[in-house]
Amino acid sequence: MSAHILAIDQGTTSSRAILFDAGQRVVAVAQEEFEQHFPRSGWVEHEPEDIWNSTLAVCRAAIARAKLAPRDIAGIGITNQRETTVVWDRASGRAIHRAIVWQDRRTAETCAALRAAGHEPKVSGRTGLILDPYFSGTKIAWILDQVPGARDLAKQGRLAFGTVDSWLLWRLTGGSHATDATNASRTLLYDIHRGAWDEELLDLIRVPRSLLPEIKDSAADYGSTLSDFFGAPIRILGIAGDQQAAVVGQACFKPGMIKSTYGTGCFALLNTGGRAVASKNRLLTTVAYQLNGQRSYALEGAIFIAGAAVQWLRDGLRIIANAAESGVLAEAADLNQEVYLVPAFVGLGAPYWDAEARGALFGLTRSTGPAEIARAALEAVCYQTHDLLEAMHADWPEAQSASSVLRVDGGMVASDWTMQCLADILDAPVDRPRILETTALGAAYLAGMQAGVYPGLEELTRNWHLDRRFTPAMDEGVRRHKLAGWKDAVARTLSKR
Ligand SMILES: Nc1ncnc2c1ncn2[C@@H]1O[C@H](COP(=O)(O)OP(=O)(O)O)[C@@H](O)[C@H]1O
Ligand SMILES: O=P(O)(O)OC[C@H](O)CO
Repeated sequence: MSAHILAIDQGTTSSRAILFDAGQRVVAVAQEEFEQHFPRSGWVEHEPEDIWNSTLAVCRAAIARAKLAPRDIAGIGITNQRETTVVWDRASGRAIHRAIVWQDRRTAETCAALRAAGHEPKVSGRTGLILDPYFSGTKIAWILDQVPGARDLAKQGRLAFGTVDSWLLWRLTGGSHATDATNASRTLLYDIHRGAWDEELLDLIRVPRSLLPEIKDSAADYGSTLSDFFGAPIRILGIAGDQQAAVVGQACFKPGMIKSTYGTGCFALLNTGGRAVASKNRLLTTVAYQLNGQRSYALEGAIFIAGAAVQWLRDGLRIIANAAESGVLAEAADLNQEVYLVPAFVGLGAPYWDAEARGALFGLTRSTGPAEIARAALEAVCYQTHDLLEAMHADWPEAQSASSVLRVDGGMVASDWTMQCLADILDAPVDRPRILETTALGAAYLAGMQAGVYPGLEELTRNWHLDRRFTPAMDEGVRRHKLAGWKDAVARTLSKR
């Protein structure tokens, strides 16, 4: 048996499978996009069978590409888009509704009612989250309320809930129903301090206990795949939500280390070690990973629109032909024009949490053109990261000294222009690693450690290599002026002023 690890990275827009060898090097990759469903304004759904079929297809393709047999693969690690909610019938294994995606805002009113009834302090105190439709709990209740007969079936114990990791695990193993602590910590139903489902929150959000999966460590024995899928069983040995897996893949194991991932959205996580730090600035407290029963925590800032703003330049405004052109245009922008884009296309995430806000452009003149708008879109990602880090430093003053460097990954960090802008706006170095597949790498690390074919965290830290460091070069006066302009633009965009 050779020591390859198969990482499944099931993301918002595509499913990917990446095979790593014993030295944690990528040997094969396969990727498949699947359809996004937008049945109403603010609603986003995935077909659970699409998630499953695309995942199975990419796993098979990656194994075939690497010319490996199942016995060559010591384990599978699963990492996934978080919060996205699937409810299925235990007997048939079929979902009873489409998956409700993390971006979906349909339960905004339910969350507002819970907030108005004064429940937020208790919910936040236990889960580390805020009452926002982003998280799974109210999405589960919505499915149970809206699908005819679902509440009765749930009472009879005939339904199962899972985030995407659990859904895939159930299908791969033919009926194991489990999740890991990082995914559980995104449901609004899990007490991050006790490490258990919370009966009182289950009652409050109206989710029967019988639906929920068992919660395990992020590196654990989750069962084996059915032989039919790959010709022989392969053990599933790791699970983590994609942003937490990136923390592991970026080797941010020490308290104070921060990683920020720039894909569709942007998610910055600050490792706070064994301490679950409660945010006073509307950040989330979340489980970074759980190993050997020990939870490490993170403060998280979630921005819903990062690379998605670049997609809007391409597909909405049609001012660029591909994502890379955004940097070229931004470089050519007139520096005298102070144009700000607040990309609140689906409301604003941390630290504002304004579900009703919508995007706005400020500072337009007759000479504003595509270059200035492209520049504003890329700068907005940097300003928003600044807001998150400012909140993190306020919540956890140790971070000020400890986290002087930001480790970045995700599709958007290919843009040198954006990364330099980020370093300038943060007034801090930005480190881009050589391996940008950090999410998949993190899942592989978890499974590889559990399989005993990869070393422990300390040794894996040495596997992190710098591709390029971006160092700040902006005049402090200019930086402060630009940040003041951004704060003003956000204030004018918020729905409740
Ligand atoms: N050179 C680039 N400059 C700016 N944005 C880019 C560049 N390359 C990719 N992107 C953006 O990165 C995003 C894709 O990143 P990825 O990590 O694959 O996202 P996800 O996992 O959320 O689907 C897209 O939104 C795309 O617009
Ligand atoms: O699938 P991604 O990479 O856009 O990540 C989605 C996040 O997990 C949502 O919380």
